[in-house]
Amino acid sequence: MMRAKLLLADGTRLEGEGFGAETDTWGEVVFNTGMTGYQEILTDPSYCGQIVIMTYPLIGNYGMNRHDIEAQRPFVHGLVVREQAKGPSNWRNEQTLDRWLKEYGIPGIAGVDTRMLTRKIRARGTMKGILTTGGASWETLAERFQSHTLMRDQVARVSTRSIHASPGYGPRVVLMDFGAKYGIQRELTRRGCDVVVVPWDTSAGEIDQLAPDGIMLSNGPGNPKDVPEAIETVRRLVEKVPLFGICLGHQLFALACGADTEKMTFGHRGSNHPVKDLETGHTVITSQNHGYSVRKDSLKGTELILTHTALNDGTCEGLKHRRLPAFSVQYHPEAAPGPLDTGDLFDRFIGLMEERKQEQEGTVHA
Ligand SMILES: NC(=O)CC[C@H](N)C(=O)O
Repeated sequence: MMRAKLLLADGTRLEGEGFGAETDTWGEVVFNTGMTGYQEILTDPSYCGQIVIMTYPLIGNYGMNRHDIEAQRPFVHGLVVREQAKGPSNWRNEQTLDRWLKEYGIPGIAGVDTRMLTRKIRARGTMKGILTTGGASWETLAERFQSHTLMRDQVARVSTRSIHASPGYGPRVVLMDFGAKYGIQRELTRRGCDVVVVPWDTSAGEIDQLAPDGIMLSNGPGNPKDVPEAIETVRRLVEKVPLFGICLGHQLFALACGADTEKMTFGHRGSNHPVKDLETGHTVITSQNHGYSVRKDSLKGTELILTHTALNDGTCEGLKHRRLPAFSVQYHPEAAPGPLDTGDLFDRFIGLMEERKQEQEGTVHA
């Protein structure tokens, strides 16, 4: 049996059973409370640079398949579980979690007290960690720990390298890919949108030339302030066409409109986060994965209106522009994994694009 070690910034040392690839990794250690959806979580590019603890105690029980992926390959750095299911059973199962992780060079540790780890992170905040399945001693690990700094260029690592299209009969949406989950494109495409996916650093001028009816800002890893070029691009685009931002996209929209973001202690990661829609008074259950949030007190003096808040901690979960057809949410309406309570936001976006088209046509014919 392969042994594994996990060392955290606060000195916590845990030994367990290694699985996945035989290697070393480091990253920001975060936890996800989803009971299912580990395959979508592992392939969500927003986890680039992070080691994920799954709080649900049995992971891998329905195996892995070719369909439930949210990106072409995983960018997550490591996985921590209480128990790894070695004999998955499901009609869609194609291979074990262990084999899948090996294929992508990602190490995992099992048999550790994930509840204790989660409580620690809840109290002290997320922290740097280093994980090895390669047999390194604690001393070597501690040395390697010092030499690693947390990543800051994740968006450039995970974004598409070239423009590609998924044609449709509906409005043309330029999807700025900061590490987009497939789910976002899937939701747009199944509503007929003509989607053009562009790299994260595509300029406003280049995007203009694609004649978009709307701009979709995707989710993505890291601190939104690490991609100032994108904030500038959003600032220019928001004046021109309807815009919808999700997660990192929401944070970039807020920064572009003059608001501020901050790092949260341990963030929100899971499939059951209650959010209050301040306009309808309804509570929706949402899928989330974020470690930064828009500061509510920074909205003053901007043209942004707070539309959603998290019921657990009151943080900002949604915004809209006072004057322009632009809005954003911190949670994931595309779910994958998670509840589909808020998929209608994609319809709202399409509605804004159609309204604008009609207005423009009205002006032409008048
Ligand atoms: N899923 C996301 O887009 C996450 C946004 C950002 N990286 C955060 O952690 O807050």
